[in-house]
Amino acid sequence: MRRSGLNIMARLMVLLGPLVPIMLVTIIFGVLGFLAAIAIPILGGYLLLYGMGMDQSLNPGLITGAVAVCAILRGLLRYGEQISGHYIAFKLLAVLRDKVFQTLRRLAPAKLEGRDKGNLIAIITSDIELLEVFYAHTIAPVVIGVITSLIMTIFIAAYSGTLACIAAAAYITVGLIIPIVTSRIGKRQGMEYRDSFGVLSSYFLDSLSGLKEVIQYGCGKQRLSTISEMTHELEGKQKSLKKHEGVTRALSEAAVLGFSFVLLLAGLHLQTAGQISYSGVLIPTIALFSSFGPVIALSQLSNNLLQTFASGERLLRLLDEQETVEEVTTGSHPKFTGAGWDNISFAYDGGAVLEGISIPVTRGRILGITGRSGSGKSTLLKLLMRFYDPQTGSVQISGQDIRVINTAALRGLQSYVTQDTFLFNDTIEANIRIGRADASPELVEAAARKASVHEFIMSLPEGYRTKVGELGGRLSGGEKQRIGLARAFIRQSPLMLLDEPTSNLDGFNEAIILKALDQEREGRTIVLISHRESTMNIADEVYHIKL
Ligand SMILES: Nc1ncnc2c1ncn2[C@@H]1O[C@H](COP(=O)(O)OP(=O)(O)OP(=O)(O)O)[C@@H](O)[C@H]1O
Repeated sequence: MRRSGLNIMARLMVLLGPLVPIMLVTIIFGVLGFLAAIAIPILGGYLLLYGMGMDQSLNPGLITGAVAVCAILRGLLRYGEQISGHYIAFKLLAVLRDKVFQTLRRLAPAKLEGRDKGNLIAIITSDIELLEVFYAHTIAPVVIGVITSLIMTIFIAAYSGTLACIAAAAYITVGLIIPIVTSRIGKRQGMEYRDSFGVLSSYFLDSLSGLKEVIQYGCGKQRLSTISEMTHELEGKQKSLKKHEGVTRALSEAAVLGFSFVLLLAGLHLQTAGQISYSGVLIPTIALFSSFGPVIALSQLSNNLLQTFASGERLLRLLDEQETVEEVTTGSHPKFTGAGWDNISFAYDGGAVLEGISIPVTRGRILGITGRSGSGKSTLLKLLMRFYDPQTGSVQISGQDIRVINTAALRGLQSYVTQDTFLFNDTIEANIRIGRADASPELVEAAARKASVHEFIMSLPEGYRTKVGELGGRLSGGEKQRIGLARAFIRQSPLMLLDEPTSNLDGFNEAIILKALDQEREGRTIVLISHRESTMNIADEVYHIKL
């Protein structure tokens, strides 16, 4: 569902919250600043009237002094407006980033398992950045534009009601009608541009992640040509946005000249009819012509707004996204007495994966799960960790549906090892300690020994203190996997979930790890997925999933 510009704006405004007083300061500075700027040519007009001998009641010295004061005030007020406006904007960007990260925490892990990481990165980086336009260059200018135009209309009305009506029509046309009409036409373009940008980021990120495959299979040229095609398309979209921007600008400038001319003609007509004096023509004409600044700012803002609204919409869509699984912050903290899948059926968006599966997990035993690739083995573990909830049936731990168990308590009961372990750019020791933050160095070493990785770590330049990043990606799949196992061993959680934990290991290391697992079975329950018969041999019972 596409939101309206007003709706997006209202939602983004709500986020302003406690910064409203500072926004008021920005608006006051802005209005006074514009009035000081407009006053300069008007005062010039009065000097002209005095010079031409048409109004000798004026005091030229006072007027010249007032011009100087207005000029200085203009600078100071503009500075104050900019500084307070940008303070709000950057403060809010920090708040928004925080909100996005909180949302990602809420939506993870299901959201991060998906394929649109490039899109997420675009939202976190450029979309949020673009909202600066809204907070620093939209809200205050709109209010400043309205107030300044009102004051100027009242000022002109002091000379003539008719001229004031023309001025009001001019402000409304330039500041409201033109921006609304042109932004309606260009809104789709703004959205399309941001979307294409997201698609290109995703594709680019994908190509970088798969660089080895790209080189190995020689598809660099094809990837590059797709990237240039996408860039080309993006350029086209940007061009049409720019064209739109040009037309908007031309329209508003034509309107400014047109209305000033109409006001002048109307003024002359009224003067000929004897309804106003010569100063009644001159001062309102100068006043109108020099007071379009704030409303012109509004018509130009609509061009940036197209992209800003598109960014705002993408951000709000993410913030509003419903999590696949809601975190349980209250809930029970059971002691582990066993687990199981009870007549569960589960489908991802793409279609059914598991149907009517019931498998008990008995405490203190090793349950092996086999099945063809894609039959849903890893999905079973993800259901047990509550990355997703099954559509029917229930996943249970200690006889309770895991939907009623406190999520943090649930995580505390489990450890999880996959085929590819992610290592953070930190020391090896810190990477193992992720399993248990308060573990002593002795415990870290004991876990590494169990995972058959201690000797390898000791061969590194700084042993356990070696930074993973400094190894420049030289860790093999098997070494990483063993560090992942050490993490799981150190956690000492009652339920270990192992998804192909030996897939990258040679027979020797596999044997050491299986022995360690066998010794771990005391007080521990293990769910083990493997295609390897040698690994499966340690399972007490094996469940085979049929497709
Ligand atoms: N996040 C996801 N969104 C949509 N479909 C998914 C997702 N993750 C997995 N699938 C699909 O669900 C099915 C089961 O996947 P799963 O990873 O559980 O299989 P598996 O038995 O562990 O396979 P393998 O032995 O190859 O690891 C597959 O068809 C897979 O494409």
